Amino acid sequence: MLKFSISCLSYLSGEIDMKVLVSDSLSNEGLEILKEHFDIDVCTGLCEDELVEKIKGYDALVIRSGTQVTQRIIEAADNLKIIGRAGVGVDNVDVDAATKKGIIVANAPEGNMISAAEHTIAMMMSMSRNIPQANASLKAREWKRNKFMGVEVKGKTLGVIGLGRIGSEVAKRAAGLEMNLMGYDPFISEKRAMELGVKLATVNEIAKEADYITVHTPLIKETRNILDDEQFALMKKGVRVLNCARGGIINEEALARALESGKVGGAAIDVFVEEPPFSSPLLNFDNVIVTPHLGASTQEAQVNVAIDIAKEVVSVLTGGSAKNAINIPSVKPEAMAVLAPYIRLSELMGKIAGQLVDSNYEKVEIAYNGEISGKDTRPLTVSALKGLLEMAVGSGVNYVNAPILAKSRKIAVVESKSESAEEYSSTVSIRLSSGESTKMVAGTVVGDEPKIVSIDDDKVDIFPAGRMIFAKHINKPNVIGPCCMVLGKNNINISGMQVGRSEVGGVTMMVLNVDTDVSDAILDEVRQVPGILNAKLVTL
Ligand SMILES: NC(=O)c1ccc[n+]([C@@H]2O[C@H](COP(=O)([O-])OP(=O)(O)OC[C@H]3O[C@@H](n4cnc5c(N)ncnc54)[C@H](O)[C@@H]3O)[C@@H](O)[C@H]2O)c1
Ligand SMILES: O=C(O)[C@H](O)COP(=O)(O)O
Repeated sequence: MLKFSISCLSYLSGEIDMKVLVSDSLSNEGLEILKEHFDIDVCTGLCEDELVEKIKGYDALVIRSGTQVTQRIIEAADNLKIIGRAGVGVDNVDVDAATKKGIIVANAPEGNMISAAEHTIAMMMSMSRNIPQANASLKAREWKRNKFMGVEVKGKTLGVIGLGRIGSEVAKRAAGLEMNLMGYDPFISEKRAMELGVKLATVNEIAKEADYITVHTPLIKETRNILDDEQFALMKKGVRVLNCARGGIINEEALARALESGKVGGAAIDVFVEEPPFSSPLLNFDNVIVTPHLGASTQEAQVNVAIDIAKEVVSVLTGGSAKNAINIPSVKPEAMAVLAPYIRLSELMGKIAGQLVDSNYEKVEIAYNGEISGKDTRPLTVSALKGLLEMAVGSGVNYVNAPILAKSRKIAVVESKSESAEEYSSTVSIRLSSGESTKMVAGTVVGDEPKIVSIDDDKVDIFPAGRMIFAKHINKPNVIGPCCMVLGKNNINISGMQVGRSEVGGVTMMVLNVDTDVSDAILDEVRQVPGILNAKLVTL
């Protein structure tokens, strides 16, 4: 692997005692934002071993596509909270390893999409008119006008694989060049395709019909080698292909074979399986034009992504949320006002359920009823799991790794939604179960405050906070008094009390807010009071 020269600069102007490592070049506009808050080290060209050493102690790592953030680097990070990618692709980050460690991976997906789309169009036009080759020839003092005969793009068919942010912008621009458009993207609707003037088709149909094919997907299992020998065999002779997305989406060896055979008439490639691609077979063909991963290399794009990612890092390190996290459900600011109290409620309910449950549980059912069921409840589910698992695993659980921890503990998580609600406009309930045994906690939001409204079958009315004793008891005289006496005698102040509703002689729940910790021995004394069926301390 090529080793770049290392360059390091430090800025110690941070007002918050946190450190950010920037390991690829980042525009000054982004650095300025980071410098206002944190100590910054900009250190580019580090190899894996050097980063494994360097990463210790940093709260954030900011990268572009140059840094490979491997499992080893993530494991060596002892304080890292966020990996911020100033750009789109995160295929250079071991996202699974980061998720397991509870590290947010966030990108800046919008700032460079126009530049990447414009680069694709520039590459298509350059390839069609042999501009790079003609430029090199004339500078070599040759005048060969016939050698560089080109083709028009007007009326030709462009196949766009991946119609997300960049693919759509490419399609819009190609429509302006009066090209016919075909596209494949399993996640876009017929309506959206129609808006873009794109005829939806399969990859193989595109291979058969298109004169130009451009790929704009992420590099994932499903898209690796999406254009391979099979697709090249179907293509028209002379087809031109482009990759300004990620190396590996088009199989480079298969493309080289198709160029060799004459099936492919030209290729325009900005990204490679290995970068720099000095041993790529593609560099040997005159009809392949290449750029060194320049899609996002414009002044505008670099300023945009640097500012976006710097703001994201500031938000996360100062206790806010990540707008573009890859490994945690993100909430749009406008939705946050409604969701925030429910996120708090879900986490508190998870903590309460996790402390009230008697045995290990195999299943967590989270039900959303009423108005809240119409919202994006993913952050609520994650919060409930975080609260729940903190009780079992400790403080290593966070919003990023809670779902993965539940999965690794073989806990099934089932969500359900219903628009119908009874007493409250919205309720959230968490039911933990293992075989026949279950524990259920339900809550709502009143004003902006989380409130617990039932525990199992008992209706309660609790604003959860601090330390609370949940005592199931028989509703009869001489139970509550002696219970309070036990706490008083042990110098434990009761700051609040709430007793559930039931007929005399029935079983109900009493919740006592207490100001200090309650030892197991004191709780045992409470449990000895005749009429008390069980008592548990919940600490929030
Ligand atoms: N060359 C550069 O410098 C440069 C700059 C920016 C982005 N990129 C790359 O461009 C690519 C696209 O970026 P974007 O911002 O448009 O991403 P995006 O997420 O907005 O769009 C990707 C699209 O691919 C689609 N997709 C997913 N799986 C697919 C499949 N199996 N088949 C077909 N389509 C599939 C998605 O539905 C989505 O619409 C990424 O690989 C990104 O890293 C490169
Ligand atoms: O995915 C991206 O955003 C592009 O590939 C840009 O990569 P770069 O930040 O290294 O230019």
